Amino acid sequence: MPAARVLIDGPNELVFDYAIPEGMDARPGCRVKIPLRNRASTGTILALAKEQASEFELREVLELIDPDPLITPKLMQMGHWMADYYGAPMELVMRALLPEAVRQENHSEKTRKMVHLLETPDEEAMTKLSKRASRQHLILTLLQAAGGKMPLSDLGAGASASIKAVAKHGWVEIKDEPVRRDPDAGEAFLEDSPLSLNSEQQGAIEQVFKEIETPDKPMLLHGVTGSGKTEIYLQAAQRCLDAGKSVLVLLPEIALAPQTVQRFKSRFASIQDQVAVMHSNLSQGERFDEWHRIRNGEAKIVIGARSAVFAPLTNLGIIIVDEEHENSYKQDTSPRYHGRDLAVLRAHIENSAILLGSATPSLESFHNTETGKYQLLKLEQRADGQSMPIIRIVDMKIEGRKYKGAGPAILSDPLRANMEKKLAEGEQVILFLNRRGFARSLQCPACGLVIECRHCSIPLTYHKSEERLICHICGHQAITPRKCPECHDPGIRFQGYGTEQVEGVLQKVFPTAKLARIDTDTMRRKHALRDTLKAFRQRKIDIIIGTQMIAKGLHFPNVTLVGVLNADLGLHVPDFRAGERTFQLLTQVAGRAGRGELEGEVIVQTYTPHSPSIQFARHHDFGGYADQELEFRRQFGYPPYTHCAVIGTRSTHQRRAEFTLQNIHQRLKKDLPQGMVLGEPLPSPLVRAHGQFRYQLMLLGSSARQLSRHISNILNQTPPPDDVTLVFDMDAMGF
Ligand SMILES: Nc1ncnc2c1ncn2[C@@H]1O[C@H](COP(=O)(O)OP(=O)(O)OP(=O)(O)O)[C@@H](O)[C@H]1O
Ligand SMILES: [Zn+2]
Ligand SMILES: [Zn+2]
Repeated sequence: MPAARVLIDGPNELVFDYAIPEGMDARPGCRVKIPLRNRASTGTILALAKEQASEFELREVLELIDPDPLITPKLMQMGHWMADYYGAPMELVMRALLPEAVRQENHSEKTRKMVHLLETPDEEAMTKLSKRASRQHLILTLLQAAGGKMPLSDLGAGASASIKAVAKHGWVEIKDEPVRRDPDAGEAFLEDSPLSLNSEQQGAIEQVFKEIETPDKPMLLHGVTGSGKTEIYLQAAQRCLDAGKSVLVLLPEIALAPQTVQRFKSRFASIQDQVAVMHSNLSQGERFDEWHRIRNGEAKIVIGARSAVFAPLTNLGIIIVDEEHENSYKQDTSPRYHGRDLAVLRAHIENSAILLGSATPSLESFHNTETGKYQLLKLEQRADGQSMPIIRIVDMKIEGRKYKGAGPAILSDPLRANMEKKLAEGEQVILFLNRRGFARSLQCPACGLVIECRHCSIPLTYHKSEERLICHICGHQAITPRKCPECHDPGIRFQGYGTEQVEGVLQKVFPTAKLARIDTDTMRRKHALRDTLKAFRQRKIDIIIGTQMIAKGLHFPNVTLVGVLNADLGLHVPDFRAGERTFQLLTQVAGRAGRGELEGEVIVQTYTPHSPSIQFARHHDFGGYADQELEFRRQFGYPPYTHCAVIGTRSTHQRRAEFTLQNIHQRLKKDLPQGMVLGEPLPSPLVRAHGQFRYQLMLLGSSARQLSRHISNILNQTPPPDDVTLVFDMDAMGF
């Protein structure tokens, strides 16, 4: 008898095998009733086994809940590909394909009682009713006016006896009806209409239309910041809807892209019911409703973060991946998929067009345009003729000398002077610093001790408002010591500054300016980001100081100055993509300036003014940057010329993590296929996190398939000890 592996509903996510009774058409993705201990429970079939492992008898599936799998066959096909490519168990893949909110019965449809008018008594009866039973008369009149049905609750709490009476006459009937839990209920979106495109945009959209008609090759839209890529997305989406096709839009972190979501909602305000937005703030009930609205074809445009790549749309016309270079498209738990790469695969499976867009394309995608795998669409001008901002570099080594030993100020003289000027002219300023908190670390000048987290190998960050030291990896908190815990020197002091300290400095330097700080500490409240950005738009705020939360996608015409306080953060990390990331971040942040009538300026503070990522960003030269970086990658055999996989071990026992990885290394080495390069097993750059020691090794290979199969084979033959966790990250984006 065939068997089914079932993921049981409930908080524990148990997985058990059950026998499939004769004649039951059970398939993966179907939900089933099964016996669990001595009662019936529900679950989802993850996979089928042809032969039952017959050592002991399996209990049988009781009933098939869905005659057809909830997962479309095309998504199932993508699931099998993922399991193979990312070396992930099918069980985990199925969990990604079918969100928990959909699998678990208890979030099922929300309903409400509706009163339906079946027939209206004739005029004579109505007159009688109005005299004898005015309430009944009123109910019938209200129902008539409302077009024949109304929610029971709207008829008032006191009406129940009268409703019963009119129901008894057969005039009305009460029925349960599903209601949609609308995450945006109460929000109004003003409809806006398509812009007439400039000639560059026109050229791009024609190609996009062609692809929607007959999909051929993935498109990479490389458009400088402010070039109007979003308008292309909107008109492409419109074209699909007109052709009766559906649209999938992926954004990197949807909570951080309120403006982009807003623009889609405004453009499609007249068909609001057909737009579904999937983001992490949805309740399980809202998720359930949105998923079913997509599955049954009501929602035709889906906007969401990486997991929306599994949205069960059918008849896809186009998949749009905005900011395709963003790392947050990579899932950091198994299956460790890349949302953009799956989008390309899905478009292929569904025979739909695919459009990747960015002002700073990933070298992977850009390289694909050079080899002819993708086609390149370019927007080189800002949309309404604004010029690109002027970028000035301030060498903080030279600035520092002015202050003789006191260390350079957080705001260099040129930045401060420029801010004064802009504020005096009533313009707005954005300052960017990718580190939150007050001070990066606390160090003893006498013995050199840096206070570290006791669970992670990083310094604790000082947060002034909480008067605490906080770990940015695990959240561990500690009291701020007054003297060195090691040598008791009282001179222990703060090093490095974060956004909280900058805010304090700004208050002193610009006492009359209105400030807002945007980082994960200040933006905890739901809608905090949206509200702050709205206040900024209304010019109730003069200066924003923020982390990467403000780096992309924001459009504020009155911002004429962007300051990057420390461009070197992130440049000196052990990752071959460090330079690429710095280039992207600088270009994106700089792109927030001068997006209106007024010209924009950018001031970049750095200790390494000559590093290529800073110089090319300064000249808005993506092509130049890509050429030299690709040359470096080619010489060293790094992606995009190869695929890069990382294998990691994690354990609370340092030696066991290390030993397990050495063992795997030996086996990988033994019959290493041609063309693969195996790195040494080493401590991870972050050697300890959450109390776990971490070791890793890197493998490079020109064939992705071969690479992931070789690794999966070895890992399957080498199960780790119980206290060691294995991590296999195919196409790893971080180390
Ligand atoms: N054809 C057009 N005519 C006039 N204005 C336009 C046109 N296309 C776009 N715009 C406007 O130009 C501004 C910038 O466009 P948009 O935000 O779409 O650029 P983007 O390429 O997405 O930028 P970024 O990569 O920085 O997010 C917006 O205010 C948009 O409304
Ligand atoms: Zn000390
Ligand atoms: Zn920690």
